[in-house]
Amino acid sequence: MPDTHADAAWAELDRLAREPGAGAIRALFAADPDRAARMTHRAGDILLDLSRSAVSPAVLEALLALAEATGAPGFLAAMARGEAVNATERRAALHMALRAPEGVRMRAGEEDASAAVHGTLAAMRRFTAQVHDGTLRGATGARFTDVLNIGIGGSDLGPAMAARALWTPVAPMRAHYLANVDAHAFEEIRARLDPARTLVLVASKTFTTQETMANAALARAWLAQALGEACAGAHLAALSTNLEATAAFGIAPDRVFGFRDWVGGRFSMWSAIGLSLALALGWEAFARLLAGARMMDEHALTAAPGRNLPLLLALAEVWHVNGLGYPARAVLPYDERLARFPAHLQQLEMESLGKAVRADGTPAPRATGPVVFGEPGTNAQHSFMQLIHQGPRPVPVDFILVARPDHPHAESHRTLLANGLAQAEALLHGKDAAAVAAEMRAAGAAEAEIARLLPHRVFTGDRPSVTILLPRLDPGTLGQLVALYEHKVACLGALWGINPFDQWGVELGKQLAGGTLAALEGRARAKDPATAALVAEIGRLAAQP
Ligand SMILES: O=P(O)(O)OC[C@H]1O[C@H](O)[C@H](O)[C@@H](O)[C@@H]1O
Repeated sequence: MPDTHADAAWAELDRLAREPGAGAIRALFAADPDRAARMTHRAGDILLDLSRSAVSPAVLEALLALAEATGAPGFLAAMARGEAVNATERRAALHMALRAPEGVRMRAGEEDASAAVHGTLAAMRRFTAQVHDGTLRGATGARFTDVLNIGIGGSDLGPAMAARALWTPVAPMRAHYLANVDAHAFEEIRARLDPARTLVLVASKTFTTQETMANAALARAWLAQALGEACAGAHLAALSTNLEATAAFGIAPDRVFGFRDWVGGRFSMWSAIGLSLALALGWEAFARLLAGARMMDEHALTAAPGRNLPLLLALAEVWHVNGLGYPARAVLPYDERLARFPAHLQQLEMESLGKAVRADGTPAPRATGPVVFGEPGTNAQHSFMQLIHQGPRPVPVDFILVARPDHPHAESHRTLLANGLAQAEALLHGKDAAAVAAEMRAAGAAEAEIARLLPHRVFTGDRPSVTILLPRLDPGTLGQLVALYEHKVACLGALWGINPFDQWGVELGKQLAGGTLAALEGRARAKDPATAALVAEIGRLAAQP
């Protein structure tokens, strides 16, 4: 359906993108000495500095017009009202209900979503307390010290990321995450675990995911072998929407923590899928995580567009992707505890926005989700940052900095932050030929040598980044940070007109895996000639002593 309002907004952005110097950033600082302050916004504990993005005041105005024309803020409101914003699957996307306090009632269509959420939270809380106080123990009478979450994708990445970010040695339990169907992962994890003290959570929204079911079977066999068949059940619990399948797997109903289909996998760490976090970190920490996300929900739903952090982050992405044609973005948390945050964002953003068809079924006329990748700083500086500084096209960066560490090594922390801040500066300012030549001359280089190396040592600059600053990393600030990106994704869905809540693209490989398994087992011949040849070679190599 043509939307002239949105078309006009896109046309204005296209016009601005054709203007000379559209991607220049240093010029924006030169034109406005207050740019850093003007482009810095706060919500809750989060500071978002967009000044080093390539968004100029004129571009911002056009982007805000686009937001209005595409109804991006209204889309968040429709989500909160429990409308079927996931149009292809005719479902709500009501992860906001998972962290809404009891007084705030939310509905998914006809269903009282809040009642379901708070019922599950109460059950999770009881279960967590019973495990921690020893009321619930393993089959031998030993207390549970370790929780093993078996799940993949959204049933793994969020909790694994948050456990890595928030776990400390004084936490009540240790958490382990098994995702890959590669049994090397299982073997590596079980070597660290005592089955008598391990609680296994089978985490799967559908409870049909091949990898998770395979790993759950391995874990149950491991428990049965160590403790006896009848005892394995005492060590198992399930986190799922599919109660029939959990029963068929043999998990007692009081060990099943449910959620609804209006919770998307990549938005599910706040649901029963987060039980490993409650167990490992304690209920208080889990509750603070939810409260942090709730704080960001309230901000996203109420802040004016020009001050709305998730919307502004989304708009900067639109400019970088659509205006300037930058096809990728890097995420660099300068905090080792956030090592799995880029992996979580990879699923959150690319599974949500990696689509070329709009929600109404028509082809998306513009680029949509960029490639998202990342690593913690400073490690990334010694890895892919070369390409980001001097590669053929800019790759915008999200720098995530944490002001106060939770260790006593102040000097290390200053070094860490100095590096993060310096990277953003280097990307912006670059280094021109005159500066390179002067530096080389000062170091005594001959003119011929300067001429030879000059092209290699010049940095163009004007490479965009945004900086997110947290006062410290704790459950509350992590909840805010994750929800910030969740809402950014939803805003981008609205801006691009695509459904950010489905993921049909992951189906084809799953379907074909059945056929390739038959080929590997010699029950059928692979249809694809390249697969058939590789299957034959795998058979030959596997048969070798
Ligand atoms: O939780 P599950 O149903 O096991 O699904 C696990 C994951 O696999 C699917 O293929 C989807 O790509 C993910 O969105 C999902 O989180």
